[in-house]
Amino acid sequence: MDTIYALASARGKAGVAVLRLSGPRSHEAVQAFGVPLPPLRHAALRRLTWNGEVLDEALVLLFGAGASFTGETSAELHLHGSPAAVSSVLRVLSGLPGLRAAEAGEFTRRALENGRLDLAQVEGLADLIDAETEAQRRQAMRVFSGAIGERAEQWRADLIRAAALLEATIDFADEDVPVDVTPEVLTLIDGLLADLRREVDGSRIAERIRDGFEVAIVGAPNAGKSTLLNALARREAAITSEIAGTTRDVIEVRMDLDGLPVTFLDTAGLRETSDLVESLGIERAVARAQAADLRVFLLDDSGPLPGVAVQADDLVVQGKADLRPGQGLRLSGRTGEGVPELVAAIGERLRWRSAGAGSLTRERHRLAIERAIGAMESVRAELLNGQQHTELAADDLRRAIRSLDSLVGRVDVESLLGEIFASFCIGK
Ligand SMILES: Nc1nc2c(c(=O)[nH]1)N(C=O)[C@@H](CNc1ccc(C(=O)N[C@@H](CCC(=O)O)C(=O)O)cc1)CN2
Ligand SMILES: Nc1nc2c(ncn2[C@@H]2O[C@H](COP(=O)(O)OP(=O)(O)OP(=O)(O)O)[C@@H](O)[C@H]2O)c(=O)[nH]1
Ligand SMILES: [K+]
Repeated sequence: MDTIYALASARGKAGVAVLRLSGPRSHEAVQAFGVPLPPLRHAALRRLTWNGEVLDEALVLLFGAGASFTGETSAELHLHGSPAAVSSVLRVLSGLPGLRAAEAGEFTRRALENGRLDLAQVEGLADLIDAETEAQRRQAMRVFSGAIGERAEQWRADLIRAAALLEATIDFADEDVPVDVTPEVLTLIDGLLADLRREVDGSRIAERIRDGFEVAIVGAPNAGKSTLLNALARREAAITSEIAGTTRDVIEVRMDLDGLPVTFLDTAGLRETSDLVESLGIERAVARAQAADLRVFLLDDSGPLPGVAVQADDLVVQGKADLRPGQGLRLSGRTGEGVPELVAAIGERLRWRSAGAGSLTRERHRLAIERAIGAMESVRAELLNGQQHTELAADDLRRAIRSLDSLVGRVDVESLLGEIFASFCIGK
């Protein structure tokens, strides 16, 4: 097994930089800097020296095999966060025998291979590192803590019990088995199907929390959409002008809206037009607005808007409130009046939806559950079709178990690893 090393903290100037090593030679690599090794798990200050020159004064921290993040013998060097100091130490490490630079996610991959994390926990860890808002952090932390594995373990136990009942029937098929296990198996399956369908519903919202909710600002040309976007973003994210048809492409601004990840979309003003580029922009605006999680219709004096239907929960607001009196939801992107109320209304709607989030956070999880549901529906049909289908049903039950097992990586998932680890940083 190679010993791997990488900068674990972000690149660039910083107060402190953490360099991480994992693998059998990580302690001797530290020793190569001419320092006595501190006892395991006790940080000690050491002068890292190479060819008689002090490279940096660092904190050294050693972990023993079986008691580290990766499960391997490992070490950390807490250097000054100087790009030059980091480079000088990395240069020495790269020349030591048995050492090589780590690939993206390789420390976590070793933790997975050593059974310290399951596959879903690895995904949770990736999401934790990517989390930008409180809702994302909370959700990622739940997955990282093993919530999916716990659920899967319960479902698995039910399926194993159902499979054992069916297999007992098959084994004793030649004898006269007095009990019909079908009702008990059906009860198990039906309870589980209800559970899994709930999970699928909850996963759609969890996926939204992971990726961010999209909120489209829709309205006629010159209604003030870009001005509103800039007020929300508190910066000049979009060009505004008195010329109708200014915005053509969809402009996206990611925000932390009260802990929820939201991407606001500023779209082309909706109108009939003979300008080719503008009409392409309007096509895009309509498609993105319709697919968004929520729409804010910004009204001005013009009539009904072509193209985008108002869906339940959407917000309809009167713009340019500084110019005209009125009631109801009104705002001015120019003065900022009414903008906090809009933000609150959006937050309320998205928070309400977020409450339905389940423990499954990725499409991969949802597809695994959907496969398990499909297999279990076959089991149901086969059992209701009579005893001669018991073997088929037992096969389908095993298929359902395998699908659930793929959630945590209990079955062979080598093919998934590349994709999952591709999103990791080097040093994680
Ligand atoms: N400096 C530093 N900070 C860090 C990490 C790290 O690797 N280094 N982490 C990296 O992600 C996270 C902490 N995760 C860790 C997970 C397990 C062990 C560990 O040594 N586990 C042993 C002993 C557990 C114990 O002391 O109770 C074990 O599980 O056997 C260390 C860090 C966040 N902060
Ligand atoms: N008085 C007032 N003027 C505004 C307000 N919002 C925007 N405007 C003005 O209205 C004009 C159009 O604003 P934009 O933000 O470019 O409008 P838009 O809806 O993005 O326009 P298109 O991209 O052309 O569809 C500009 O001259 C803005 O300064 C507002 O709240 N009050
Ligand atoms: K405009």
